[in-house]
Amino acid sequence: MKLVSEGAEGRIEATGEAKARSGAAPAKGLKDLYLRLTRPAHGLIVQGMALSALSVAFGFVPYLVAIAIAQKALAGSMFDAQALALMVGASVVCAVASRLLFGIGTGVCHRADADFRVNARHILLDHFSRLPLGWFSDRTSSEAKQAVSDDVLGMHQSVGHAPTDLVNAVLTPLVPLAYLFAVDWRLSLLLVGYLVVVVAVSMPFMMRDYSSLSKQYNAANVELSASVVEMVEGIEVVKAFGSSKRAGGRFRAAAQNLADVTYTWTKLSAGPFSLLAASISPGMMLALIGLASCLFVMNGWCDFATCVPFLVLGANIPSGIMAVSASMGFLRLAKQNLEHIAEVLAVDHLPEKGDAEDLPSGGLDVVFDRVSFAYSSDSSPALCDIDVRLAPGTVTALVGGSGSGKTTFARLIPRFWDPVSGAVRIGGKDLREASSESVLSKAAVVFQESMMLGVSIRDNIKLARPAASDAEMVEAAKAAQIHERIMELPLGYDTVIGSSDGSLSGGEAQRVAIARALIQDAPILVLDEATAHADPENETAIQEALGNLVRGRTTVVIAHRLNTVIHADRILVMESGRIVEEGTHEQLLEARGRYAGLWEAQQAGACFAGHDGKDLV
Ligand SMILES: Nc1ncnc2c1ncn2[C@@H]1O[C@H](COP(=O)(O)OP(=O)(O)OP(=O)(O)O)[C@@H](O)[C@H]1O
Repeated sequence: MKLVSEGAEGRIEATGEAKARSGAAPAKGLKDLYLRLTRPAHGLIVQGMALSALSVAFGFVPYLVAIAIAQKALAGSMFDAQALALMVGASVVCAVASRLLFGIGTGVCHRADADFRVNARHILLDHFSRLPLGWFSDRTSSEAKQAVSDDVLGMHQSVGHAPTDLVNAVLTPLVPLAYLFAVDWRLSLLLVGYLVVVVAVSMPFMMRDYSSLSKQYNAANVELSASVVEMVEGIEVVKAFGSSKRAGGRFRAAAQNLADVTYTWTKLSAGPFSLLAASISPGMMLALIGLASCLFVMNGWCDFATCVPFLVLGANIPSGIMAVSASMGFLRLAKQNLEHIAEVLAVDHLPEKGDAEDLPSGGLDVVFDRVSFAYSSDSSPALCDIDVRLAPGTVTALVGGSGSGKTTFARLIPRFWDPVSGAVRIGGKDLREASSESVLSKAAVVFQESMMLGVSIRDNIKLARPAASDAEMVEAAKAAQIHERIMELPLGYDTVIGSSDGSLSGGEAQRVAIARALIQDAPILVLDEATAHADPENETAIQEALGNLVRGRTTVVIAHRLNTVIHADRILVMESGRIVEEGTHEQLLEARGRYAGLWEAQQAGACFAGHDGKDLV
């Protein structure tokens, strides 16, 4: 059983609001995408930035007061007590206000971050809801999880902190510099010139090997994640085969490699970084400004009172450079998250016409009209020129060797993908012309892995038709041979799947999935090796449940064990993406072709294994 958790934001569904928010145009670039994802938060981000700017302005006041007092003292006088008290009081209030405003600005940006997350997740989930279902059936489903969860969280710095931090980092040196230029442009120019030279000299050293090191760092991170996933997902196999040391070895090597790369990077950048930090530290700045002031005063280029603002303000001016460089590191990581979101959003939707109609009601046939399909433009076709009609209410079994195309055939029916050529028609309508909602409501699928949401059994069964009554639900559960087992659970139908009381075996979950398909009451049914993993006890119950489910529906069954489908109305034998034989079990045995060969081989195997050969249909 696969448990799909369903948190408040975890349900994959497209709301009208999400559609409206996401907009139709694809993002042109990362900047556009960032603006689109943060759109509902723009107002708050601007407010946060304005508060940060105000914080800088307020934070500047105490310096102005200190400069005024120092200059007055140098001139041999002093403000009267009242004025002095007022100035000092204003300094204290402004210093406190500055910190408060910055804090409030950061808080506002965190609120913006919450809005951004909701919007980004709506956009992603809306996008997912329109992607081909086939996209989710392989490794890409973990990409979906990464985008919705990790990448959105990873962008926290870019929304929750960067706007206020960057405004602060830029204005903290700019405001005093503007003031200093007004005081004495020559000293100011010297100050700025020094900073430019220091940054220009140290930057190339700091950025040396940056791109190759960051590639190595990313690759080491990916390898570490892969080894963790391998160890966690394959833990049963790994332990059963006593190879936990080997699997642990890959993890240890990956962890060591990441540590080595991190150390190398730190070692290479530590020197230039420390040099830059020392060159622009407050102590160094004070010493250099003191020296320059002495030179200027001794040469008569200005008086000492003019130098006072430089001595008071100059030491802190470069602090913005360090703040910007720290912020940039976080922003680079956020950019990687944004790039991954962009990749996911770049996956094409299944086209759906604005005037797409619903499929007709009643018993429906399924027609493959010269259908060919390939998973990508450079892979060989998984289906070639399939031309077949499945009559309403009949059971068709797909058999054939591994990789012959059975799953691909079955999954084109609920439109997991569109054919490359030809058409799949249900009730005479090309699926590309039909609304995706009606296709999914008319074609129910029971997979070998039953997807269960982390909600009550009741909600799991009613998932396909939430309006179904409890009586209908119980009837479906009884037909699916699972009612009695559910009633044994302490909370019955209210038991939450995955909770301590709600753990179901694979076979039991399979029967809940069958009850769900019964509730859906779709005229078309796809059974994807539905008994593949059932134990003997469950298999009988599942077969009985499936017998109730297929009755009267146009059914396609993928079967590996031929003895489960001997009563199918028609058996299609597939090989290399083509239908190579078709007929009933008896007809195919008489024809003595591939099916007969497969049958004989399986019978010999079943006798050997003592298998009793139960019918699925
Ligand atoms: N998601 C995918 N991406 C790329 N190729 C795929 C994908 N799924 C299947 N294929 C390829 O398409 C071909 C048909 O595969 P398909 O799964 O339909 O066969 P199958 O008969 O169901 O096999 P099995 O019995 O082993 O499940 C194979 O060559 C397979 O490697």
